[in-house]
Amino acid sequence: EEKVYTLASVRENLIRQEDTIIYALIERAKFPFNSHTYDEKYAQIPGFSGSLFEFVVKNTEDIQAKAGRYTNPEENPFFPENLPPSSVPSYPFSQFLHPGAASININKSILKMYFKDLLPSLATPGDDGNYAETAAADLSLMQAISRRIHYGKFVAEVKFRDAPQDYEPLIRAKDSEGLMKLLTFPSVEETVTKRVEKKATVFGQEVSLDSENDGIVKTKLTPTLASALYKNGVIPLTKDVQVEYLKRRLNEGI
Ligand SMILES: C=C(O[C@@H]1C=C(C(=O)O)C=C[C@H]1O)C(=O)O
Repeated sequence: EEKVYTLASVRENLIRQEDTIIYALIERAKFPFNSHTYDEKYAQIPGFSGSLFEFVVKNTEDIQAKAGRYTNPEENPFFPENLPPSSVPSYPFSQFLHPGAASININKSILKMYFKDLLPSLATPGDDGNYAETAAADLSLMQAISRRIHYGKFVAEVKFRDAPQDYEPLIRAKDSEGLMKLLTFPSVEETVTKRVEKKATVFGQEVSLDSENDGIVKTKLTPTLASALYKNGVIPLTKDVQVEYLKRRLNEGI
């Protein structure tokens, strides 16, 4: 069935994606930092040069590519180089986006943000040997963040269709700053950030049937960590995707 995209529906979708990101944050926070996961010298995997993390990510993306994951315009691989084509029947995903959308993949910036800003504050120091699970938890979290950020393509298309007369002159003038200003809604961003912090508090609570523990709230995730991720990482990168998308919006073909 043909999906209908409106500003309200894409915002609903982003709200549901918050849940996925917060659960994935909680799952990664379950493990300590586990630095061997990221250490090329530690791994020594026969026939593979790279860390255990890269091994898990590249091989998982390989199998998910064969299973059709990247035929969905909402999905973008972290290592698109040398991925195999889908081996499964194709699904008629909606052709809502301009074809230029396919050339936008900012996962390299997301990887940088993940290792520089997020992981050091999310994972407690330590090593419990669960490197394969740690890498899998990293990938689930990175994929959830990436999907949310690249969803900016859909947000931008909706905004463009709602007001082409406002966007077209800025696109023609290649005015990135003007586009950024036009697509920005500070009050929405503030609501998103606050809701994310609240969700992190609620989803991260220890649940106990022991009435003695009532009122003592232990949390699995520092709520401000989730809101800071949104404020400093997720929201700015979603807006970068929107600007990149709009800059291509009037191109013929791709
Ligand atoms: C995604 C949107 O565009 C911008 C980015 C936002 C975000 O990433 O949460 C929120 C508001 C806007 O400034 C939107 O308008 O909903």
